[in-house]
Amino acid sequence: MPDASRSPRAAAADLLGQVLGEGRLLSEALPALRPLPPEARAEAQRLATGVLRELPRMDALLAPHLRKAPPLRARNVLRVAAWELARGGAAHGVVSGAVDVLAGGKRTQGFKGLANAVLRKVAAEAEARRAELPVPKLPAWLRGPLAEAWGKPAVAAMERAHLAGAPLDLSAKGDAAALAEAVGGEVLPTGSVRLPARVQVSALPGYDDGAFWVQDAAAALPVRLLGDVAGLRVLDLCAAPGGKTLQLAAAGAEVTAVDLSETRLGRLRENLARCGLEAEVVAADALDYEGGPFDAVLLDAPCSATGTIRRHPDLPHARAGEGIAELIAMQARMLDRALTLVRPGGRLVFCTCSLLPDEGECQVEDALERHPGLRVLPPEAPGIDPVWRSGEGGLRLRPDLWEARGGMDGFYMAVLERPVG
Ligand SMILES: C[S@@+](CC[C@H](N)C(=O)[O-])C[C@H]1O[C@@H](n2cnc3c(N)ncnc32)[C@H](O)[C@@H]1O
Repeated sequence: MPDASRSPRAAAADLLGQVLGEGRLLSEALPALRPLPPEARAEAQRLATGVLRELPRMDALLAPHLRKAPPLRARNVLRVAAWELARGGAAHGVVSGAVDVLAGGKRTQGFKGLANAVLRKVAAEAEARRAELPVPKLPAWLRGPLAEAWGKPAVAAMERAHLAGAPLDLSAKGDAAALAEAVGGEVLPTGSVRLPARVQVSALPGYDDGAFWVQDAAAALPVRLLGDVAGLRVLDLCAAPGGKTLQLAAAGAEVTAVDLSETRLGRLRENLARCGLEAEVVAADALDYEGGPFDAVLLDAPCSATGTIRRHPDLPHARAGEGIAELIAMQARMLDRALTLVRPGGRLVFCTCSLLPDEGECQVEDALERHPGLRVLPPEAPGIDPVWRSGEGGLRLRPDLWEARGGMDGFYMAVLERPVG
């Protein structure tokens, strides 16, 4: 009999325990699954991500059949099973799979009977009830500031986008239309190629030859705002894992990619090698790095990553807004530092994958006050909708934009020009 404690369901419950019990992000918890085969790891991640995206809905499916909530581990096994049942999973296999996982743990064995009874009832109604369940709300620490910035209807639209999840967007090394044809995708107005979410990336034609890389359509825009970079010396500050470095190198720029994390730079080097592209790769703190002056600098500063919740639904569960004030202060210091690395008259694109104005619009407003003569240039690139422009001259992207097309990540970006004098 297969060892249920090593099954994807058990591993998914482990991941949920880490996120919900210990406040860890999935990216921090996933390395512990390394002993599992790659398919089991991927399935565990799919199950845990699915549950986190719909956590209150899964609890609502289970609650009518539970007199009191079981301990976290058993609850997480039930949540995984409820999610599978709500997605049309065959009742017998899902229920016995969950019971086997519970049987495999000393502290969960006692919940086998309960799970069997509860999940059979959930199985009978889950698919039908799922459609009526409300869209999960963001936690108060994030909902409050977002409602203040964008209004409650916009936040509700973002929550719908978070529940819908994200399609798969690719950036082409060469011609986007040719890539779209080869992989059966659609070219978006901004030039990215979009496919449905559940496509196995490494099986797509052109993957091994480095014809494309995975990059959300919104994340591909900051580089496009730099226009033609062929032959320019460009600094990519906070570069790893390298989506923007690849774009710059593919467009013919002479790129220097700087990041603090050696581990993440390892992934950047792998991405460059797979795509047959080159860049100078430097492990350094952006605040200390000395080089240039560069014709252009791209600063993709570390941030709350609240724009990526469609793909990382663990974030609102694992975090409670801690550390954001420190990130905001660091972004301002990095922006000031980046301005010293661009030549007078050169351009700096500042961007963050955050939905919070404090990590976007306000950073640029404050930088304009600190640096007399600094200018915001109009954001220009194919496919930009004028309604995305923000008051101070940047671009505000949100997950609820392009709703009919499948949305986009939340992002902020602005093009700044360093004064000549
Ligand atoms: C938003 S991610 C960058 C994503 C990347 N630009 C891309 O497109 O693939 C932010 C990066 O900042 C890096 N980072 C954080 N603090 C840093 C610092 N003080 N100096 C340099 N890099 C830093 C992190 O390691 C992380 O890779």
